[in-house]
Amino acid sequence: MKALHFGAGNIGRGFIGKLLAESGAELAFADANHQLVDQLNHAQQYRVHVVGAQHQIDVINRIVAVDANSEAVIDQIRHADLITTAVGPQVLEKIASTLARGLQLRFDEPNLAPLNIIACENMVRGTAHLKAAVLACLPEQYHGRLEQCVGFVDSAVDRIVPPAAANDADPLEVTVESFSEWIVDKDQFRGPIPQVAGMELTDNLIAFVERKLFTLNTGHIVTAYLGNLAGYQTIREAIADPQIRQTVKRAMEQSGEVLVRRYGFDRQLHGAYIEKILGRFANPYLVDEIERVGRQPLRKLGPADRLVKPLLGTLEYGLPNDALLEGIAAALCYRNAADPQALELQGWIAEFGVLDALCRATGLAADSAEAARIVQRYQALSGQALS
Ligand SMILES: NC(=O)c1ccc[n+]([C@@H]2O[C@H](COP(=O)([O-])OP(=O)(O)OC[C@H]3O[C@@H](n4cnc5c(N)ncnc54)[C@H](O)[C@@H]3O)[C@@H](O)[C@H]2O)c1
Ligand SMILES: O=P(O)(O)OC[C@@H](O)[C@@H](O)[C@H](O)[C@H](O)CO
Repeated sequence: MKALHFGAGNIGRGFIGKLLAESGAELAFADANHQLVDQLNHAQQYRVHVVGAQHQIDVINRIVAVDANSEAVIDQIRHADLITTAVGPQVLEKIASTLARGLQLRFDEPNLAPLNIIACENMVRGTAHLKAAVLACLPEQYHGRLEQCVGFVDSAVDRIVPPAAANDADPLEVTVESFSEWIVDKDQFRGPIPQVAGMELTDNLIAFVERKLFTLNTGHIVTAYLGNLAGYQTIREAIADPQIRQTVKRAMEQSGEVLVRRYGFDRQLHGAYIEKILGRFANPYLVDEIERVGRQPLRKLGPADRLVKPLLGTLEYGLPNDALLEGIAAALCYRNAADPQALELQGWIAEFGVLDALCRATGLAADSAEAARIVQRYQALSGQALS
């Protein structure tokens, strides 16, 4: 199997690329970072340090890398059996035009062999989003062929992979937690389903995507933003703070109750899932910076993302939501001069006021009770941060 993976970053090297290579795929990474591409090509292998109760080092070899904006990537698309991505939701639209160019040449050849594309991003139905972006770039006469030959397969991906600490001796090494989960929609493939050990199939993907994004990522972001306000640097430090832990747990429980109602999850098992996640945040072997988890606050405040979507669910079912509101208020307080979205958010607050900024970011109505409660908590939290 020929596999092409866009994004040789944390999750690309530490999870998806690793599984593909270990399953015997002929793997090429495509990345926009030239230095990383050169390093991968030079080494043709990298190390994954799996940390947890037991440590192990896995060596991933027989890999190549191509520049994501080169002709070489087009060539890879023409011949691939499986294409995966872990580039960040905001980058999917950028790679869509490259995919469309490669697919057009592939269909012209004609290479009508089945191809499956799986976006492994933290978003609901990321691959469907990528498909829409590819269709927008692909001339209409190829749309039929795309439907016939290309499976766009949605997925849920879970493994905490912080950026590796600067290691001059081995810049390609990544450190990952031992837990991992990659679940894909089995009904969206074209042709035989690729055999990838560790890729699980489901016919109920949306429930798994939401379970992961609106539990782990909801708890993660509340930990990050409350931790930032309290002056912590890492997720582990923040979750060790009993007050933060309590709010984080409550936010996950409030979001979880929506999931239980919506998807019929067993309440007790969901509680155990939350406890396990709290343990993962406290992993003593990982140094996960608040800055990574808190990145791009405008994306995270979006109406379909990990804070607001669960909040909307609590309104739909008439459930408590104070911890989710607290998380959103903490997000509005997030300051990081190195994060363009944090700067933009603070710029909105300075220019238009916090209520307006909140509504722009989240889509909440300015006259809603929730917006008023968030603004009230924002004022209290930002006051505490200044004192
Ligand atoms: N790190 C995690 O713990 C984790 C876990 C689950 C899901 N995810 C998701 O995986 C995705 C990637 O996250 P990450 O932590 O690996 O980020 P990352 O920044 O480490 O990796 C992203 C990679 O994409 C590359 N890239 C950027 N623009 C590109 C382009 N146009 N073409 C090709 N490559 C490009 C970057 O150079 C980088 O190497 C995100 O959607 C994230 O939400 C991350
Ligand atoms: O990748 P983001 O920016 O959407 O979210 C940051 C973290 O919450 C995320 O990367 C988690 O570590 C990951 O989702 C764990 O599976």
